[in-house]
Amino acid sequence: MTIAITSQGVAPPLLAVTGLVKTFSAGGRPPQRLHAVDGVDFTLARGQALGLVGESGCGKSTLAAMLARLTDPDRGRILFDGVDLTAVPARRAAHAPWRRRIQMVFQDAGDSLDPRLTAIEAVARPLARLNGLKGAALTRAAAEALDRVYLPASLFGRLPHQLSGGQLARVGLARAIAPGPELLILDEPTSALDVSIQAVILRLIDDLRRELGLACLFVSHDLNVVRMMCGQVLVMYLGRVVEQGPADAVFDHPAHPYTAGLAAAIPRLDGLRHERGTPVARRMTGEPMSPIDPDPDRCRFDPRCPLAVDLCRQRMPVLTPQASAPTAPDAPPHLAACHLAGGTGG
Ligand SMILES: Nc1ncnc2c1ncn2[C@@H]1O[C@H](COP(=O)(O)OP(=O)(O)OP(=O)(O)O)[C@@H](O)[C@H]1O
Repeated sequence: MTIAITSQGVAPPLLAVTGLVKTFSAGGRPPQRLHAVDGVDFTLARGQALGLVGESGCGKSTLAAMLARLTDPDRGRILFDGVDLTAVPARRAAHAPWRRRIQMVFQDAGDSLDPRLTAIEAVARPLARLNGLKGAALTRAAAEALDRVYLPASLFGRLPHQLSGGQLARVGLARAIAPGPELLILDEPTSALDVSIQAVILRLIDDLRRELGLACLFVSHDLNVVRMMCGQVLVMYLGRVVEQGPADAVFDHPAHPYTAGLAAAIPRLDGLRHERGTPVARRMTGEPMSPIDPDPDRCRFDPRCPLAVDLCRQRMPVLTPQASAPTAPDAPPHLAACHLAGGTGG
């Protein structure tokens, strides 16, 4: 387990995930399994933001859903502030003592809010259940949360269909922060919004994170958004973490050819493309491996990798420390799972 070293000394991480696995039935005879998340380990310190990136289908939402305890892993452990969350099955997690401390923000607030509840009722409902508030204290706490996300009081009594996308996103955020969480899991929180509103909501999320000292797990397709919002990043490919570490190190000095391809595709303000990743990205054209019962001894990226050698078909690479550019002393290590990446050997 990676321990975060802070200026106060060695602090245990808020979240420590080890060996998380989730498979789904893929039918067939003999029965086959789709490996959505396949042995994921990482830690997240209090107040830090971790971005989870990768192409569609790589397992980001499944991982987020396990962390939010909406679904059970097949194997692995999720330690939150030293408590094993997997000890309580997902179907009973709504009543677990830690429920208030981990909240989720969904992709489309309009879909995730009850159409029959007004904005203030939507915020008050979980507050009553999780924090035991009632009457005037409940109304006051819900109104405070809506104030915090700058929803005008004149809109508190509106139903979801009477609110704009941006206003709905604010209600979704208020609902998540109202119970006083320490960990916020955000699954593509702005991808359903217009670009102009996206920037405003992202800034609001970042301000809330800093003011409330929240740890955030931020799932996004958009690498620019992750780079802006998160100090650390986890890159997933077909259920496995292929690279992780400080966002600047991972995006500026990608060690895995898959990350290099993703980073090359990030549009830059100066109109140039990342020199480093471009050749690999151009050649990342093969068919992806199937997630159904993949070969456990073969690198998952091998069929699309322009650099692959025989070893990639014989042994699954594991995450290894990389000699990237120097980062802050308390930054997490930069790791990549590639036989060809220039690890430090440490
Ligand atoms: N309930 C389910 N039953 C069967 N397969 C599933 C289920 N949920 C997810 N999967 C499969 O698991 C894999 C990972 O899906 P997941 O939604 O976690 O990926 P993702 O990276 O979040 O994708 P996206 O960015 O498109 O949301 C995919 O192959 C998906 O089809």
